[in-house]
Formats: sequence, C-alpha cells, structure tokens
Amino acid sequence: MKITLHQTGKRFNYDWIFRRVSATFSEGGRYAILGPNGSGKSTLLQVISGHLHHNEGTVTYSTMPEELLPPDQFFRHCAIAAPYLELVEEFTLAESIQFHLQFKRFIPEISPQEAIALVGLEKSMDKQIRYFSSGMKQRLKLALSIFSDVPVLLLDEPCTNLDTAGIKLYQQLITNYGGNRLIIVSSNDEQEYFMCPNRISIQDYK
Ligand SMILES: Nc1ncnc2c1ncn2[C@@H]1O[C@H](COP(=O)(O)OP(=O)(O)OP(=O)(O)O)[C@@H](O)[C@H]1O
Repeated sequence: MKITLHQTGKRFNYDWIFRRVSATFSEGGRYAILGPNGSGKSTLLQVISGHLHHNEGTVTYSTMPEELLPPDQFFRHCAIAAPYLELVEEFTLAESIQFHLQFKRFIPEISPQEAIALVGLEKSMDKQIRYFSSGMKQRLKLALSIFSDVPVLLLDEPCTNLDTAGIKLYQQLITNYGGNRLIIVSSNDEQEYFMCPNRISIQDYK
C-alpha cells in the first residue's frame, strides 16, 4: 500500500493547519510526523486515514502493483491507535477482542489469547473496559492495532499513558510484529518514533 499526498491542505474554519503537503508514504516505510503541541500532527494523520477531509490538494491510496484504491475503502487496509478513538467502555476485554475481530482479523501467528498475554492483560479478560486504567486501555489499543492483519498502521501518540515498561513493550511489539508494513507515527517523543528514518515536520507546511 502506498499513500500519496499532493499539495494537500487542511483548514478549520479560516485557520489553515497545514498547506501544500506533498509526500509519498511507500509500502513498508516507517514515517514520523513531528511538531509541537497543536501544530497539526494529529490532523494530518486523520487526513491520511480519511477520518478528516482535506480542503485542497489530493490524497491517493494505491495497492501494489499500482492500482488506485477508492478512498472510502482505505479503512479496511489500515489499523489506527489514537487518543480520540475510544474503546467501548461497556465491553469486557474478551468482548472487545471479539468485537474487533468481526471487522479485522489478527496476523496469522497471533491468537487472541496470545495478543492479550503479549500486552500483559491476561488477568483482565472479564473486566469491563470502564474499569481499566488509562495505561491498560492504551495497551489494548496497541494490541488491537499492531496485531491487526492490515498493511498500514497509523499510530497517534502511541505511548500516551504508558509507563516505562509500557514504552519498552510498545517498542518490542513494533520491532517484533511491525513486519514490512507501512507505519506512520504522529508524535513529539523520540521513544514513539524510534523506528522511523523518514521524518516530516509539520512546521514546514504552515
Ligand atoms: N475539530 C476541530 N475544529 C477546530 N479546530 C481544530 C479541530 N481539531 C483540531 N483543531 C485545531 O487544529 C490545530 C492542530 O491540532 P492537532 O490536534 O492536529 O495538533 P497536534 O500537533 O496533534 O497536537 P498535540 O501534540 O497537542 O497532540 C490546533 O490548533 C487545534 O486546536
């Protein structure tokens, strides 16, 4: 999967958040979107994911070999972990996994039980998400995204609410299970984008 932005811009009301972003996110590449608080990193990631519509320029998705994917189909090919995407508080952990698997299966080598054990939540299978700590919720979000069998991972501040052990866990999961997928991280913390040789500064597009 390749994502191409050409002269892409996004505004809220009269405020341009970014303009004239031209970038190619290649299959298997690792990219970080960097910038200070409020600069537009999340907004750019949401434009890439299709959650927000851009106001100028284009965003195109292409599969290999070069074949354009309709933008409304991209959600099937990506998994997202982001602070603004909420878990269903009424579900237990087991129900959350089952619900997720109705839409996206896990990578073949990982069973749901293994996924939960890998993020250290095996003792909370029957606990409702509303009783999870913020760090436990983040571990679950990471499991649901990183173990999804999709070619693109979009991670917005992936270490939010994680302690030192959680950050190490995130880095291990990316290293062990990132595979050859396209990964785009929105972040201002090096620990979150340690694996990304390609860096885009949102400040360059003001
Ligand atoms: N729905 C919205 N309506 C109006 N303005 C918005 C909306 N969403 C975001 N903004 C504004 O867009 C700008 C960029 O926000 P964004 O969340 O993309 O920044 P960020 O770089 O991800 O910040 P942080 O590092 O704090 O997460 C901010 O000024 C924010 O107030």
